[in-house]
This record gives sequence, C-alpha cells and structure tokens, in this order.
Amino acid sequence: MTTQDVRFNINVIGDITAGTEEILTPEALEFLYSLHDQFNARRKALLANRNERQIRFDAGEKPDFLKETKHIREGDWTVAPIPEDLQDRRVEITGPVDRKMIINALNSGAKAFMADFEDATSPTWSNMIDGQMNLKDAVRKTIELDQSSNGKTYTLNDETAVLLVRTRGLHLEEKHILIDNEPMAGAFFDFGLYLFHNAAELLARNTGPYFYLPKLESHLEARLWNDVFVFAQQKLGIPNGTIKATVLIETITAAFEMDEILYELRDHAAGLNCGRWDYIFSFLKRMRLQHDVILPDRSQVTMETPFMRAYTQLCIQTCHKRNAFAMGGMAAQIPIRNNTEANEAAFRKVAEDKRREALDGHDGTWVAHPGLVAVALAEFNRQMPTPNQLHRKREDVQVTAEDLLEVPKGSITEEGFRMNISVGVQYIASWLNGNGAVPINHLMEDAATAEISRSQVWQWIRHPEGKLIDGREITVEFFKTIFEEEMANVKTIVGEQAYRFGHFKEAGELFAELTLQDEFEEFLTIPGYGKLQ
Ligand SMILES: CC(=O)SCCNC(=O)CCNC(=O)[C@H](O)C(C)(C)COP(=O)(O)OP(=O)(O)OC[C@H]1O[C@@H](n2cnc3c(N)ncnc32)[C@H](O)[C@@H]1OP(=O)(O)O
Ligand SMILES: O=CC(=O)O
Ligand SMILES: [Mg+2]
Repeated sequence: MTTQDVRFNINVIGDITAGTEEILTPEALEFLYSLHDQFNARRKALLANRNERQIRFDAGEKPDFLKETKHIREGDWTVAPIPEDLQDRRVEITGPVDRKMIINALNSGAKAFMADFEDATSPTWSNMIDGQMNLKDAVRKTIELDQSSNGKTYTLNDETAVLLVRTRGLHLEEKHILIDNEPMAGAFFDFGLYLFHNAAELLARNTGPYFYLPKLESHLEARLWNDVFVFAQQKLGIPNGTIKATVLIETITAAFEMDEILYELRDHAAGLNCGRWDYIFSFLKRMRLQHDVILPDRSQVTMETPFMRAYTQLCIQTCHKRNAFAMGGMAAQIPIRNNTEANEAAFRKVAEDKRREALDGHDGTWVAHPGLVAVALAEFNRQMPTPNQLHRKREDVQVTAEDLLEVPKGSITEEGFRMNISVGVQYIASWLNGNGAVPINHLMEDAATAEISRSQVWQWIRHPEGKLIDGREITVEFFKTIFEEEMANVKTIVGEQAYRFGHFKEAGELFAELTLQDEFEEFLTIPGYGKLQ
C-alpha cells in the first residue's frame, strides 16, 4: 500500500497499519523530510568517500593516523559532562526491538539496554514500525505483552535498565519511505522517529535520548552525526547537548580516528564501544586484497590476539583521556539448556572475557542474554568498585599503527571453512525470515558475525595464501563442492519442512553469489535488503 504526503513529496510504501499511523504522523513525516533534505546528500558523499578510500587500500595503502588532525589528538580537551543515569554502565544487555525482548531486557537487571535496529534486527518494514511502537511504549513504561504461545504476561518491573537505541548504519536505506523519489536513510529514519516521539517524554522522566552509532568509518561521519543532532535538537526545541551518543569503534579506519570522533561529537559523546565482530569484518574487508593480510579461522581470531588487544586498550586510553566511557563488547557464548557441562564452559568463557575487559579498564560491557547479566555483573563488581573507571587513564598503553595492523596468526581448517558456509547460510535464512539475531551451534550470530564468515570465504578463494592447514588450495571448485555438502547438511539439521519454507534456498543462493562474484559486496545486508519485505 502507498500513502503520500504531497506537502513534502514523501511516499510511504508498505502496509499502513494502526501502528504505522501512530508512528508516521504528518508531523513525524515532516521531521523525517527535514533530516533527509538537510543531510542525505552528505551521507551519500561520505559513503562515496569510503569507496574512494577502498581503492587506495586495494592499491596497498594501509590505514594510518591522520596528519591533518594531529592537533586534536595532542590537544587538551574533554567531552561535555555525561548524564547521571549513564555514569554506571557496567553491564548493558543488547537485543532486537521485539516487544517481548524489550520487556525482558529492561527487566534483566542490567544497568542499560541497547535496543538494536542494527546487527540484531532484520530491517523488515514491520520490524521497523513495530520496533518504534514498542520503544514508544517502553519509554512511557506502558509496554506489555500477553503471549499466547507460553501463556505468560509480560510487564515492566519497577526498576528497569536505562534505554539506549542503536540506529541502522549509514549504508542502509529505508526503501519504504521515498522522499523526492529517493529512499531515505535507515539511520535517519530510526534516529528521527525515536527522537521525535520520545525526546520530551524521556526528559520529563529524568533520562534522555541516548543512541549508539554503528559502523562509522571516519571522524567526518561523526561530524555528520553531530550536525544531525544539532539540527534535530534545534528543530524540536531541545537544548543542545541533550542527545548522547556512544560510537561503536568497529571499523579499522575508525580505530585510527578515535580521538577525532570523540572531538567531533564532544557535546554529545557518552563514549566509545569496542564492537569486536564488525571490527574483525572491517579489518578483513578493507585490506582484503593485500597479500600480507589474511585471517585464520574465525574461531582463532580472539580478543587475546595482539591486534585486538591493541585496539581495545587504545580505546580505553583514548576515552579516559577525554572523560568518555570505554565500553566492552559481546562474547558470542550464550546459555546452553539441557547440558550443564557445556553451559558451565560457556559461562566460564563469558566470565573470562568480562574479567579481562574490567581489568583492562573498560567502564562496562555487553551481554547478549538475560542469563548472562549476573556473570558480567559479578566480574565488573569484583574489579570495579567505583561506578566507572574514568580515573584509570592507562598512560602505560602505547599503541602504534603497526600494532593495530598486526595480522593475527593461525591456520585455516576445513572445519572452519565449512563452519563459515553453514553458519553464514543459516544466519542469512533467519535474517530473510525477519529474525536478525539467532543461536547457531550455541553461539550468538548476528549480521556482524555473518559478515566475517562470508568475507573469509570470499578472501580465502582469492588470496595466494588461501590454503587449508593440510596444504589443499581453496579454489572456486573446492568452494562449490563443500557448499553443496553444507547445504545438504543444513537441510538435515533444520529438517525438510523448515528448509523448504525457511528461505534456506534463497539464503544459499545469496551466500554463493556473494562468494563467487569478484566484486566484494560492502555489506551482505545491502543485496539481502532487496529480498526483504
Ligand atoms: C555483534 C553485535 O552487534 S552484538 C549485539 C547484537 N546482538 C544481540 O543483541 C543479540 C541478542 N541476543 C539474542 O537475540 C538472543 O539471546 C539469542 C538469539 C542470541 C539467543 O536466543 P534464544 O536461544 O532464543 O534465547 P533463549 O531461548 O535462551 O531465551 C530465553 C528467554 O530469554 C529472552 N532473551 C534472550 N535473549 C534476550 C535479550 N538479548 N534481550 C531480552 N530477552 C532475551 C528470550 O526472549 C526468552 O524469554 P522468555 O523465557 O520470556 O520466552
Ligand atoms: O556491534 C558490535 C559488533 O561486535 O559488531
Ligand atoms: Mg557491529
């Protein structure tokens, strides 16, 4: 169905439900129009910059600290004061903007909840609109759910986590909103609607519009977001600096511009977060054609590898110098039901991860599941008696460009190759079904982890060192053989019926296409979005 607001030349394409009408009011549409009108051309120019930079990386250039911003790195400045309810962020739970999960997350005992329109959400139109409706109710504390499948009623506890919202990345479009005949940015749609509907209510409740910004590649992208914030606050009559944003440092190029990103956003910055999964993906993606860069099996690229240590420690040092919080990331392990031993091992791994983060000086961390809140809390409570660790300046840390670029050592195994295909296909199938976060082999999989899987396969086929540990070369023919076998295995795992109706064939086709085409797709979600409702 299509509806049009002729005053602004906006076409809303997609089902118009009661929810759509509540969210896409004429005033909200006007606000979206103004964001698009002011900032979309700049967004597109910045995306083009990414491509231009890629051409240089393909020619062998390495990312490096910028000469032109040395004065910012060496300058003496801090970010504006951060609100009281963000001072203690020791455990943040993350999850999709699904109604039940929002309630469970807010009740989980975590200090904060990041409601995710990004890695954990498949951006179907109904997920996007329902997500905005759910958040609107969550902000007003009226969110409830009667779930007939398990007979449970879900309501909010008296005490709930502080709400933060992660928008889609700048690369994704919202094809259901056409402005002057072009799709608007998913990021501006998510940001604009959440701010428009909730800013005043949040302030009345002594909290604020808090965001996570994903997948930034440069300080110029941070500058764009800052300008978006200034404009939006002015337009809605909210004091400048009310919006607070935590930026994910999850691209290799952003790791070289952490100071600059905080500087651009200094009136709005609440911190940086080490988004480890996209970071690994970005490291590989940006240097995919460089002969000295090849990653071992995904399971071997751990947080203990030198380049990941360098990045997280530099993040802590940079944030604390600027009085901003340095948030840790997501361990992939989740609770395992009906297997005590495996469950304990998973919890041990999460605890180790959180302990390392707390000892390093992170101010808090992420968990993927309510069952892990207590594990992470225990580690942070033990290592961090204060609300945060801003006082730990980590002046001992010395990280060079070479440290950030040190390629992790290890091996490529047939098991790792097969795992990438199997997990990649299963994840894409789930995403095409409208579910952006899934448990596969007892690990959390989301868009970022799936990106690593599919790009490893792409690179191993083309890289001169793309060989298995036993010496076999990874070729297109080898991929095709293993791919057929893994598709058959997936059918056995999920069952004939689920395979037929669960988008597995389509997912396999997309995975094979992404792998076999020489042109590397920037994000699998871009062609994937073409297949979503
Ligand atoms: C790389 C990154 O960007 S990381 C951040 C993005 N990723 C995420 O946010 C992942 C969030 N986590 C999840 O989506 C889920 O935990 C999964 C997919 C990993 C596992 O899901 P499942 O196996 O279905 O979980 P499980 O069945 O154990 O859930 C048990 C209960 O906990 C709830 N639950 C699980 N995870 C969450 C969560 N993150 N937030 C809120 N509730 C949750 C379930 O809704 C369920 O509730 P119920 O008992 O009332 O029905
Ligand atoms: O967004 C988080 C990540 O690890 O990617
Ligand atoms: Mg990410």
